[in-house]
Amino acid sequence: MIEVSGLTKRYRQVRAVDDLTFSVNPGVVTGFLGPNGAGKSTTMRMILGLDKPTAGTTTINGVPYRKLRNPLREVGALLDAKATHPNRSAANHLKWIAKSNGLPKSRVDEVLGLVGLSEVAGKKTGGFSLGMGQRLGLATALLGDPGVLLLDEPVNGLDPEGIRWVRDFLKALAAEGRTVLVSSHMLSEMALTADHLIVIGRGKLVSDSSTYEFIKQSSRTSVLMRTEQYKEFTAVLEEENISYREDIDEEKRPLIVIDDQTTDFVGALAYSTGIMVTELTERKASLEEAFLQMTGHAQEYHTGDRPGQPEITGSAPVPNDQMLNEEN
Ligand SMILES: Nc1ncnc2c1ncn2[C@@H]1O[C@H](COP(=O)(O)OP(=O)(O)OP(=O)(O)O)[C@@H](O)[C@H]1O
Repeated sequence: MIEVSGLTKRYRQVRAVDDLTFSVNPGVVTGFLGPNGAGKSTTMRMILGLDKPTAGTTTINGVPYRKLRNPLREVGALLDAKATHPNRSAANHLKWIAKSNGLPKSRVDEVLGLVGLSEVAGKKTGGFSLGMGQRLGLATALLGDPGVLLLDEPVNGLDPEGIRWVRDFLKALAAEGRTVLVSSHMLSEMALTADHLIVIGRGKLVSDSSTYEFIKQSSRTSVLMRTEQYKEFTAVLEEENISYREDIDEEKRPLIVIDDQTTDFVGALAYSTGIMVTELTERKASLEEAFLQMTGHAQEYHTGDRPGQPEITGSAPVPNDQMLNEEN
């Protein structure tokens, strides 16, 4: 089990992590989700004792990382899969880590088998593809057969087959009763992998719930309506205190968009007020849209702020204020 309490990390003006409190339980895959720059890596580094918190505490099985007697036997981590010596073979890389941590050499072949790298065990890691590098990173994390795993974006850059392999692998590890915390900036990926989601934006907790609950709460349904009696119907909506937005369709015809209502309701309202409806459609926000809505206020970067980082756009209004633990 991982416990994080009041965790804060400040870098000069930036509050990279801001008063985070959450627990990660064994037996399920827990997704650690947030846009780029949200503070996921910094949080993981603090859990692993690699960065010192400005405030707050983190423990693994009740003990701060630095006080664990056999850290590799308790916690496995994948932070940067490229952190290998390019001229060293996969097996030698693992043997070196096993030896320096007092782990049995026999475990090297076991973990290479677990991640499907037995056949390339003697090959230099410098020639490994991204997917092979990620597998080796997982093998390294599993060397001490730990009960707790922390993996930072393990599917980043992988092809669909590699992503599926990592997903199934993580689920199997959790099913063995391990605590698995895996970070990602993509809700669509986490929705398929994680049972539970801890969502952060700008260092703050946005949501801590089951994946099912998060998706249910954040998915927004809108009704799109077209009518020749546009002015009359918007007057009805205003009279009934129902908020709406104006939009246009592909043919540039005016549309009325009503959030969080059903077509049944809008259709009945139009009928009861004598409005002729020419189109009535329900639109569900995609998972990614929903996620961006929830963390939209919390996004850190725009194009140009940090070279090489993809832009996260979409700062639509936050649907559920209670879920966004933010000041702005
Ligand atoms: N060593 C550092 N010095 C100064 N600022 C830092 C440092 N490390 C992280 N930050 C800042 O802390 C914030 C959180 O960064 P972090 O890397 O933890 O986010 P992340 O969610 O892991 O994002 P990504 O997916 O892009 O890695 C960012 O504003 C980042 O610029």
